[in-house]
Amino acid sequence: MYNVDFKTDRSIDLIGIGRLCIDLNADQFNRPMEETSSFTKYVGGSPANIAIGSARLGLKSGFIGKVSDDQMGRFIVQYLKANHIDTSGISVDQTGAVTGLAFTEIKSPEECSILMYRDNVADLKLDTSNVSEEYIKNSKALLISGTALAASPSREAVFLALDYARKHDVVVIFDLDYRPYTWTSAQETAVYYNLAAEKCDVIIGTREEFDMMEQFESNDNDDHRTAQKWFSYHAEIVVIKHGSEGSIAYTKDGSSHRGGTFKTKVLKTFGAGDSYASAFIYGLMNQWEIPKAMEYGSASAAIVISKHSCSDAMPTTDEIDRLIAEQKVKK
Ligand SMILES: Nc1ncnc2c1ncn2[C@@H]1O[C@H](COP(=O)(O)OP(=O)(O)O)[C@@H](O)[C@H]1O
Ligand SMILES: O=C(O)C[C@@H](O)[C@H](O)C(=O)COP(=O)(O)O
Repeated sequence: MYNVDFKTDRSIDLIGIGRLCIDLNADQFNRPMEETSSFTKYVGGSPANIAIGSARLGLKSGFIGKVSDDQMGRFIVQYLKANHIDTSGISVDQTGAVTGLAFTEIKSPEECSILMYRDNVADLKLDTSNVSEEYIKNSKALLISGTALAASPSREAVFLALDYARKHDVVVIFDLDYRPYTWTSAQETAVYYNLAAEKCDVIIGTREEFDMMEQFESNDNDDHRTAQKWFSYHAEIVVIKHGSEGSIAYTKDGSSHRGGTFKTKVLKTFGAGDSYASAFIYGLMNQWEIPKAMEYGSASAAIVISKHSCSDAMPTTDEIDRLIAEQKVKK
């Protein structure tokens, strides 16, 4: 069994920190964005999606982030509130920054891409004065996402949140969430990702994301070696995702578990990772064994990739339980 200790005397289960954005998902499928004429607006941003997903499953979620002082920022906060997420840790930018936009292109179920508009975005303006030690102290877990490390002052805000979390025995979960266009160089990215990962209890990422972090080492895409590296720091669980091939989770006690996938009618591929993470974290917080938490993650992902949005499509426990009951996971 893994050794991740969620303190029970805390009023919030999970606090996400970082990106609160807007997804504009193409209404016309199977065509390039040049030929797309309309988009539907949803709340987006990987840590926001994960917080929403975990709240749908019944966790008490909160968020530390910064939104623009305009209609988009207010839309995000209203949506989070409507989804029972505590927004007291969200501040409003006063410098004229804007909300980041992610336009999604669905050329085919296998060929999806995201075009991000992220100049002068409010989420990266989060600063250390916006991070409350008291708020973090009252939480069982803190979820960080790599994109918030891409620039100052958000980078320092995340490192401060990490320090508070360590100081108060708050479990730190790192979803790597590597978005190259937010960073200036691959070397800078790897250095900051590695510094943050050293402090985390649970690390979740795709093989490609771990490869980016290992660019100064020669690891040859070896999942086992990746996990061992993080066990020599603070990690107790390392999950490496392999898209439609499933995932593998390692625990510090030397065990590994392969996670399969569920059959689904894929509409688009984005959102898989965020829905997987929210349901996997839900499983951990319920003290489930790793294979059961992974099965929940995979089922949640199968549901979200069959739907149009990421955040709004996050399933309830009933929807996930139904899918698991209908299907045996494919390994
Ligand atoms: N085509 C697919 N069919 C079924 N499940 C999928 C598919 N693609 C991804 N998943 C599920 O979602 C999880 C995360 O997907 P992945 O693409 O690796 O993450 P990300 O979205 O972060 O790149 C996988 O481990 C798997 O369980
Ligand atoms: O993270 C973003 O800013 C965009 C997301 O809201 C988007 O929908 C997405 O890319 C989800 O990412 P994934 O779960 O890693 O596929």
